[in-house]
Amino acid sequence: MKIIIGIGGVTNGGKTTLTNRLLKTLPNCCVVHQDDFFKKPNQIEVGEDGFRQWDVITALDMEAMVNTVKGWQENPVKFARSHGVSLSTEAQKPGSKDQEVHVLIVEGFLIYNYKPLLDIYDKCFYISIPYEECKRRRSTRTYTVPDPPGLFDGHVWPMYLKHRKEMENNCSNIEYLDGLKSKEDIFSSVYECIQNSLLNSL
Ligand SMILES: Nc1ncnc2c1ncn2[C@@H]1O[C@H](COP(=O)(O)OP(=O)(O)O)[C@@H](O)[C@H]1O
Ligand SMILES: NC(=O)c1ccc[n+]([C@@H]2O[C@H](COP(=O)(O)O)[C@@H](O)[C@H]2O)c1
Repeated sequence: MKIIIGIGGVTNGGKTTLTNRLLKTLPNCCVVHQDDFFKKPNQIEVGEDGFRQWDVITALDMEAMVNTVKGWQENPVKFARSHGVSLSTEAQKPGSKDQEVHVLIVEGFLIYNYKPLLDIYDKCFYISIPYEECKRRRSTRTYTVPDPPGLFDGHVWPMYLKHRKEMENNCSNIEYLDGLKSKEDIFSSVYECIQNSLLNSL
């Protein structure tokens, strides 16, 4: 059995933190990080506001991301091996792929804003934090291209609000998580929810 879990959310909401914890806990679990599909800086459009437009879907090679997900769907064992993910003893046996549980986590800030990805998720989560906390956490983070002054208020947060509205209009089955809760609490509630889904689909 294969299940795909979406971990979406605002920048610095705690998506990677939660994902890494799930990866350590769930069986035969692989991940696709949307951040790995950012285009090169010179391919990122500069807006009328003077900022490079990082927080829009066209800043990402979404076709490549979808193809990566398809690669996992076609052969999760091969995918796990080629990404250095260790498999359970059972999952390594030839012909075991129908009985074993294989999990893929798709993590990123715009994973519910790209139509071809919308139907792939078995379970959708979304982490939010308020403006002040988001701005604070973001100010401590250094991306491959560091934020120029004013990027958060001028581009990042307005784009977040726009995409969030778009997502709320397009997706009805998302579990919203409060990113101000402790890392442990967030992990426990998501883990419990996934366990229930797995039990229901066995
Ligand atoms: N529940 C939490 N409470 C407090 N800080 C958190 C929590 N989850 C993540 N963080 C911190 O917030 C920052 C961004 O977390 P990260 O998981 O990288 O976010 P994202 O992947 O959503 O951008 C990191 O410094 C991380 O330690
Ligand atoms: N990974 C990169 O190459 C890169 C470069 C510039 C900005 N970013 C930022 O990454 C953010 C999304 O990633 P997080 O959700 O992990 O914060 C966006 O808000 C974007 O502004 C990423």
